[in-house]
Amino acid sequence: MPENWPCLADRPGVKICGLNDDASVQTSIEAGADWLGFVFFERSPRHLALDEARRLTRRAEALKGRRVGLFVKPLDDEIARVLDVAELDILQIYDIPERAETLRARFARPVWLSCGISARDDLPQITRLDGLIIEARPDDHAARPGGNGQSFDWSLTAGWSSPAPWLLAGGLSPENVATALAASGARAVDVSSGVESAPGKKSPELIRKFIKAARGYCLPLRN
Ligand SMILES: O=C(O)c1ccccc1N[C@@H]1O[C@H](COP(=O)(O)O)[C@@H](O)[C@H]1O
Repeated sequence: MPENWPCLADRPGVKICGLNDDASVQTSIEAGADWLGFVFFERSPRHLALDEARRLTRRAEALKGRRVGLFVKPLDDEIARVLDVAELDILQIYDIPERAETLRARFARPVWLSCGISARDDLPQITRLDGLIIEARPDDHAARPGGNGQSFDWSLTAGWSSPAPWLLAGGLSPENVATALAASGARAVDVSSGVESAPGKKSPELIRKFIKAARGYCLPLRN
């Protein structure tokens, strides 16, 4: 099993993304999240200022090795500024695949690439990636490339032989996560909007419900 993917053997992995307050960090840890996501994209309602990033990532020490920083087409300097203060173990990027390799070399951390899809042909086949996040291709007018609560036809990934470990994302919620795992063949999920009571406002109750619902799904044995 690759490093930072401790959970994929026998139960679904869960990443809670867009954490921006103490209660949601604490609840995610206590409820058993595998990865915690922190957003560094100014146009997101989950965007973290540097001082908050420092405090919250330290608070998440229990998940050392699995604290994920999310960046959209980041410049190297932008990531460097964040890493100067925040404790992040993995970088999640929205960018071209080649950037993943460059950033991994520069920052000595695994880099996960987010990919928006709307057809099976959009599924990436690039090797040498540390991880992939597969979600809906955003609408042309979307303000963000992700975090829009938008799902896609989960059957598009069924039977897919991914070149790297991957998480399913986009429009997941406590109500649909078990169905999504079954339909997509994913072994790990990533959620943001679906565990919020309003954009950017995480709900501890929904975080607990989401993790419980995902863990209630019994993964099929690996081939
Ligand atoms: O969460 C955000 O605000 C965000 C901003 C910019 C890019 C991605 C973002 N979130 C990621 O998008 C997917 C799907 O999220 P949702 O559950 O549909 O809201 C997930 O990987 C988030 O980490």
